[in-house]
Amino acid sequence: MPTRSRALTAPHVFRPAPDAPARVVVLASGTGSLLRSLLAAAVGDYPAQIVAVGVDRDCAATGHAEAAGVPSFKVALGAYPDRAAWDAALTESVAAHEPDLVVSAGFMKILGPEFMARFGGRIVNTHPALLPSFPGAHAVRDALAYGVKVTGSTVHLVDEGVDTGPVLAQEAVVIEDDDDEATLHERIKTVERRLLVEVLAAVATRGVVSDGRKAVIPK
Ligand SMILES: Nc1nc2c(c(=O)[nH]1)N[C@@H](CN(C=O)c1ccc(C(=O)N[C@@H](CCC(=O)O)C(=O)O)cc1)CN2
Ligand SMILES: NCC(=O)N[C@@H]1O[C@H](COP(=O)([O-])[O-])[C@@H](O)[C@H]1O
Repeated sequence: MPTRSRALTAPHVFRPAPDAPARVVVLASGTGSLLRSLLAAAVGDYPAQIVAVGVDRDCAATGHAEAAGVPSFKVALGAYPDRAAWDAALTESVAAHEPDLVVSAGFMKILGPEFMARFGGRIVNTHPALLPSFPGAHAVRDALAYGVKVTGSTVHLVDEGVDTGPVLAQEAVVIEDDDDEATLHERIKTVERRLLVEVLAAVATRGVVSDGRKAVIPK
């Protein structure tokens, strides 16, 4: 009887420091409303501190960082000879802020192998669909086009694939008959702005253990 093979990759374990808020770099590419929610939450005794914001293009997210007094940096793909050079530059720009965790909040670039080698197991992403349904850069449009009646929000750890990392939390959002991409996406974002703040606080407080398809935030 063949034995079930277990994932060959060793488990990733992130254990937060007990006596200080987790240092977090947030990556964004657009409006930055999820970033704004994180910046608003990360005050007082919230267990994470946003130490920097990184973007891949000129976008409103940079203005939210500035308004909150948080440093920001831009690493644009077009400024580098190839994707590997961009990956290396983004990795160094993020590493310069010595993060415990990285949060992708509407960051519209696939993180490359050098970034994953440096931060794998401690990168959290929010996706506007119930993965594994509708991965990729156009999840809301794709869900509407397919005609599903329910979609939602997924918060997951990032791995080398596209939206294939282990799931940390999900919440459903019903699609209304008169929804278009903008109205549906805004309703999903309303869920994301709360869920991402909650999951980040949980990971920053209790850590996370991921092994293949499974990720667990210890009780
Ligand atoms: N290694 C990974 N990196 C990232 C992931 C991931 O799961 N693994 N998630 C994304 C966020 N995301 C979905 O949640 C996502 C963003 C962008 C794309 C994509 O196809 N991007 C294209 C370019 C699109 C553009 O520039 O407008 C690309 O990178 O070539 C897919 C999924 C964050 N990073
Ligand atoms: N596949 C990645 C993706 O679609 N990410 C999505 O970009 C939006 C950013 O909103 P914001 O710019 O208002 O924060 C969010 O809905 C996030 O899930």
